[in-house]
Amino acid sequence: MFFILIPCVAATIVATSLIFNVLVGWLRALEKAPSTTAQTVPYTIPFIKSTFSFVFNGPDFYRRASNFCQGQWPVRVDLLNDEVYLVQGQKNILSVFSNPGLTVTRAYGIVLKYCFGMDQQAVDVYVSDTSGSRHRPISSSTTPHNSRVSYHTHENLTQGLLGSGLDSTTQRFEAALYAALDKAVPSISDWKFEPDLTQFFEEHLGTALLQALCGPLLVEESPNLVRKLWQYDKLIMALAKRLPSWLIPGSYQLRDELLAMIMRWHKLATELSTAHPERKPSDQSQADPYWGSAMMRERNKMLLTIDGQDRRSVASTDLGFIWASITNVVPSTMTLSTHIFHDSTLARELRSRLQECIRPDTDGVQCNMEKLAKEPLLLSMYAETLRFGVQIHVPRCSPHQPLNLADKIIPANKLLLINTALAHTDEEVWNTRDGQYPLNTFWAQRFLVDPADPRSGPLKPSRFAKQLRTAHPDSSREEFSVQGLEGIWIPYGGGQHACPGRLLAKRVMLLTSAMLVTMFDVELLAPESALQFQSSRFGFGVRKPVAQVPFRIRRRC
Ligand code: HEM
Repeated sequence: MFFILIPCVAATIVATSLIFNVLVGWLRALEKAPSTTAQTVPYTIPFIKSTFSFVFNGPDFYRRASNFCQGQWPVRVDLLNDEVYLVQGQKNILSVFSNPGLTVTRAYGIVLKYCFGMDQQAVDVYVSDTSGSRHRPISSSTTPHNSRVSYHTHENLTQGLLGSGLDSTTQRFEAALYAALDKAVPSISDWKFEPDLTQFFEEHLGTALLQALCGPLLVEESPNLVRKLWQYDKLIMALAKRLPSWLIPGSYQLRDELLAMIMRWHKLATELSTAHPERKPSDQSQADPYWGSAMMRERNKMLLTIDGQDRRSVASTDLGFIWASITNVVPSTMTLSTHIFHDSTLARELRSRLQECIRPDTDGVQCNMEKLAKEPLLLSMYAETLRFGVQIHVPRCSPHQPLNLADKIIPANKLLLINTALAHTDEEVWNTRDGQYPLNTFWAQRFLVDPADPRSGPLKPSRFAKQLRTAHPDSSREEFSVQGLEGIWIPYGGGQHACPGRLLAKRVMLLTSAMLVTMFDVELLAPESALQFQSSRFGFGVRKPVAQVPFRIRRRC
């Protein structure tokens, strides 16, 4: 018996060690050949997966995803019946922005449907446009020319907002803003009390910008539009979460009211343009009396000729455009102004620095945009406002081929999202001056580079200061720079699909702050706690003050 046992035990030991060795070999092989599948953010409820936490608690979900992957982006997020991929990190972001094969239409189709009420037939045209927005379609795409909604829309926006239409839109905006502020605070030297800074900006800045873009007819015909747009902005997250109309009837009703206003404007502007062809401006740079700009007039004509679109769907597209044009730049400008007026030393310093750029004259104020756009402190505050406040998911999709990113494969036709807030709070790259200015706080001088101070500048350790010292060895002046921040500071997204309103948005923010600080004294009357900013539109917009900020305002000139 004993003799039989010995060979059995020996055989078992040999077999076990063989199996063990094979297993170890496999595991080593697996380690050597890393998986090309992105890691999935863990979830606890099988059927629901990550849906609730991703949709309803974005900031926390992103924090968790970031802790989970430890910088190994992209990660996969499993949702009820689909998956999305989160992409972060400078290298990945730059790779996505420079990839000519990626589109935005799949994401925009979803947003147009759920947020802006577009019907399915029209949405299908967006979702199935896989051709991209360049003149030459993406190579595997078979989208017919007349269904290339992304390309046609992009051409129109580029011309109107980045090309020949930019200067005239800026001039119309400047005039409309001055008129609005002049009317809001007419009397010289008496303080005027205002209960809410947010409301003040929404009403005056919002209306001025809408008039500059769409002309006076829209607001004259629907004087409630701007107020309703801000109410709708508060409800848009519920629509984005796809809650049904029986649960949020007010949101659906408000959206229908806004769509009806836009359709009325389209109808009237079309009729008046036809009745008065002589009033049509001769070139892009002039205002159109009914459509506001050549861009809006041409856009309407163009969208109506795209397959599957009708008057109602074009109203949805314009509601989306109006919402995108107003609801990020207005709160951002308010945040910038809040930081200026919160610190009287800063307000005084800025006022004196801006004397060369903006000065009162008999017709209002004379502003030199070129000089304004070179003022380092104002520029630093502008850039910091967007770093601090913009919390947008920038979407892309590779419609035809799987996408290879950081050795992971993202399958074709899946949505990938880059979040600006995560990029803007990356402790690895941003300078906090050893924790003195944490990334969840506003530091007006973060984007200023002092050649004599290696601890200055937005990045750590300050590569800029070194470069500046080499380029200008005798300079002692602080300079503003976003050099080296590609894929790190991304408030406007990037690449071919970067926000077409970015130049106008910058001008709006600089001009409005310069005008306010030159024309007015402003005292914020809110406690420090009200000057906190919340993320109720995480993924869809910018941070806003948590509470009402009462203030008093007095004219200086
Ligand atoms: C602070 C202000 C603004 C911020 C932070 C902002 C941000 C963004 C971002 C992140 C995107 C997506 C970009 C991408 O996919 O790479 C976008 C798209 C867009 N933005 Fe802005 N934006 C601002 C102001 C404006 C203004 C003033 C306008 C219009 C005058 C505008 C019009 C648009 C439009 C039409 C799109 C969609 C473009 C397309 O069809 O591809 N935005 N914006």
